[in-house]
Amino acid sequence: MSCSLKLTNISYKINDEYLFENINFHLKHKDKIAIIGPNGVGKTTLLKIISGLKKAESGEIEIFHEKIVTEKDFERARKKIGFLFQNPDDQLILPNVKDDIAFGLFNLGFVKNTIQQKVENMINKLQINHLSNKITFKLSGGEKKLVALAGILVCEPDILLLDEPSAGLDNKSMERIGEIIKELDKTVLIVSHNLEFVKQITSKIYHLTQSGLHEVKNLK
Ligand SMILES: Nc1ncnc2c1ncn2[C@@H]1O[C@H](COP(=O)(O)OP(=O)(O)OP(=O)(O)O)[C@@H](O)[C@H]1O
Repeated sequence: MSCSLKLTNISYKINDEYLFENINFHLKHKDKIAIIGPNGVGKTTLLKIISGLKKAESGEIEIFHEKIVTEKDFERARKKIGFLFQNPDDQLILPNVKDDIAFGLFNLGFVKNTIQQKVENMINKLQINHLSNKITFKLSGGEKKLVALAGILVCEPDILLLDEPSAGLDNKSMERIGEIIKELDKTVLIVSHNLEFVKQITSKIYHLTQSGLHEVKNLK
């Protein structure tokens, strides 16, 4: 089986108490799944563990069939992962919107002309032309979310970890983003409180509890 991401018995503790225990799941190539659950249950923590920003208490992570153990392994794996943070203020770095969207491409070593072309294409795709010459830090919450998402998508990562991608978006933006994510030929893991939104996009939805991930069945 072609597997993009596999978690085996992942557990995480805060102050000697388990936040969650024995998380097991795998994402096949180009699978799109969602994780839902109440505030504070550990959804963001799980995404951070997958991307190496937090360390699990125990368990095993495999990305594209490679065991990810050391910081070096995570560094390599992170090049294949695009992580949209819950709070776009944690993601946006540069004061100009276009420069911010281009930042990841610069880091990946693309040449200037290619970067400009890719950034323009992404701005058109997300229909955020009206934001492209604005000051990043003065944007509204929803606008920041769109710009942060543009900066992730433009790098075309193999695995997308999207933490609350629809939060703060108006219906029109939410619909557009939903369609874009749905059309992506990538592996996508979405954390969300918006069940209606993820139902349109994902093939499976899991509920995170302290005792693990449980598939939500009979979604209509
Ligand atoms: N650095 C930290 N130190 C101590 N506790 C933390 C830290 N970061 C997160 N937590 C705690 O871990 C728990 C899980 O947080 P997390 O952000 O993963 O939850 P979540 O399921 O994503 O919640 P939400 O739906 O509200 O975004 C929370 O109780 C939070 O207070």
